[in-house]
Amino acid sequence: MKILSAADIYKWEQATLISQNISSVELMERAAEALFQAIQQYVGERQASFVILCGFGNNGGDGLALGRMLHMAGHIVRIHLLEHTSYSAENEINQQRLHEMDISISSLSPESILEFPAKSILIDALFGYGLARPLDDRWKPLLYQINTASNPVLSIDIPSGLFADKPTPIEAPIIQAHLTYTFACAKLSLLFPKYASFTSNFQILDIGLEKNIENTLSTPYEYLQKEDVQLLIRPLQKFSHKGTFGHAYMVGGRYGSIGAAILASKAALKTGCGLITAYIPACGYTILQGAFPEAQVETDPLDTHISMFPKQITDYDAIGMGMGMGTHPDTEIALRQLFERLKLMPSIPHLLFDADAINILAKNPDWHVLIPPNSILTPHPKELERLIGLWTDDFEKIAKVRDWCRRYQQIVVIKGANTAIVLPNEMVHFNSTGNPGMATGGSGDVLSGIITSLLAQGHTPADAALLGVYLHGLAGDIAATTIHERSITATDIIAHLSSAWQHLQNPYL
Ligand SMILES: NC(=O)C1=CN([C@@H]2O[C@H](COP(=O)(O)OP(=O)(O)OC[C@H]3O[C@@H](n4cnc5c(N)ncnc54)[C@H](O)[C@@H]3O)[C@@H](O)[C@H]2O)[C@@H](O)CC1
Ligand SMILES: [K+]
Repeated sequence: MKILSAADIYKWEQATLISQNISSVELMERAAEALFQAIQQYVGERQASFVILCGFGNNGGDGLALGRMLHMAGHIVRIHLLEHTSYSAENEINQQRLHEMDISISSLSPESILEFPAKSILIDALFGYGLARPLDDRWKPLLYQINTASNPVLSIDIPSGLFADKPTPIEAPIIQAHLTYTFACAKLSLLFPKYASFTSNFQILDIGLEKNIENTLSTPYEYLQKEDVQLLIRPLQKFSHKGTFGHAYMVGGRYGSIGAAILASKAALKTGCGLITAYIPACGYTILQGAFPEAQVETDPLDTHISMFPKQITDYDAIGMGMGMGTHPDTEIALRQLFERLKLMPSIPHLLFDADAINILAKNPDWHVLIPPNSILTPHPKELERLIGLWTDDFEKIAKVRDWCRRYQQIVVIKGANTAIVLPNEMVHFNSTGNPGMATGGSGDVLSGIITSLLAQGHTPADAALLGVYLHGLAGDIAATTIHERSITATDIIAHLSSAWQHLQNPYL
C-alpha cells in the first residue's frame, strides 16, 4: 500500500469525487461510516459515552458526522465545536444535520475548561491533514487537558497538531492518541519513532477512494502488508531436496556471544533453507553443535574471535555475518581481505551484514565502495548512526539512508517499530508487523538468519529483505497472542516462524 503526502491524498480525494460522481459531503459520510463501524468494534456491544472535539475544517466535519451516527446507535454523545469565523462547507452541512436532529453542539475554544465524564471516550477531530503550521502555544491548555485525562483518546485521521508528511516540532501542542483511525493510507508521521508518544497505534480505514487514481500517484514510500509479501513467496516443489533450498553460511559469535550465531542459524533453517553452516571461533564448537544438531559447524583457527574467512566461504548460496562477531582488529582485517577477494570473482553469494559487521564498516567509510552491490545491511538505530552519521529528525534519517543506498547500491533495513527497508532505487518500505515485545536480545540475530535463509533460497535481495522483515514481525505478533509481550524472547520468535509461514500462505487468515 502506498504512503502518500497530504497533497496527494487531497488530489486522490478530489479525483475520486469526479470519477465516482459523488459530492464531498457524501465522501465525508462514507468516511464517518467507516469510523463508526471501527468504533463500534472498539466498544463492542456496550453503550458507550463519547466526547467529540471538532475543529472547523473537514476533520471536524468527520467528527460531527460521526457524532450523529453514534447518537443514532444509542450511545451518549457530547459534541464540542471550535468557535470560528468560517467553517468548511462540509462541516456546516453536518452542523445543520445535527441541529435538525436536535443534537446539541457546545462551543469550544483553546481557552475552554472541559470536564470529561469518567469512562467516556474522547474523539479528537480538531485538525487533520489540513494543518498548515504547527499549533501555537494558545492551544496548549486545551491539548494538555486532553492529553492528561485518564480517558482513551481516539484521533480521526491523524493526532491533531501533527503534520502527516513533514517534521513537526515536538514541543508544539500535539494530541497523544491511544489509537488513530486514519483514512485511505498510512501517513509517514504515524510510522516514525520520534512521534511514537502521539501515535502509539493506528488503523487504516478504507473509504473507497478510487484505486485507478491511486496508481497514478507516485511516491517512494510503501506500507508493507500481507498482500504485498504474499506475491514474493516461492512455492515449494514436490521433488525438492535439501540442495534445492540453498545453503546459508552464518558467520558470527565470539567468546561470550556464541548464542547470537546459534539464534541466527536456527532462524535460517526454520525459515526454510536446506542447509546451514555456522562459522564461529573455536570456543563455540561444542556449544553450537550441542544446542543445534541440525547445523554444520566450521571454526576459525582462533578460540575467541574470528580472524580469517575460509576459502570456501564463497561456495555458499548466501552469507550472513556480524551477529555477536565483535570488532577485533583481526576480524576487521579479515573482512577487508574478504572484500578484496570478492572483487576478483565473477559471481559471489548474496551477502547480509549485521551488528559488528556494520560497526566495522562504519569505522571504515572508505570501504563502503567495496561492499558488493545489493548486499543487505540490517542496522539498529545506533549502528545506523555510526554508519551514516547523525540526523535531526526521522525525515532526515530516511533521506540520508535513501541517499546512501543509491550511492552504494545497497539495501538498508532500519530495525525498530515499523522497520524500514530502503532499496537501491530509493524506495522505502515500512513494515506493518511486529510489536514492542520483540525489542529483546537476539531478535536482530533472528532477523539476520531469516533474511539470509531467504537469500539462500534464491529470493532476490530486495524480496528477501521485504519478506524476511515481514515474516519476523509476524512470528513475533503470533508469539504475542500466547506469550505476554514482556516475556517474548528471540527463541519464541523462531518457534513461531512456522505459524507465520502458515498465516502468510493462508488466504483466509
Ligand atoms: N476532503 C475530503 O474529501 C475528505 C476529507 N476528510 C477529512 O478532512 C481532513 C482534512 O480537512 P481540511 O483540509 O478541511 O483540514 P483540517 O480539518 O485538518 O483543518 C483545516 C483548518 O484548520 C486551519 N488551520 C490549519 N493549521 C492551523 C493552525 N496551526 N492553527 C489554526 N488553524 C489552522 C486551516 O486554515 C483550515 O481552516 C482530513 O484529515 C480528513 O479528516 C475526510 O472526511 C475524508 C474526505
Ligand atoms: K485529528
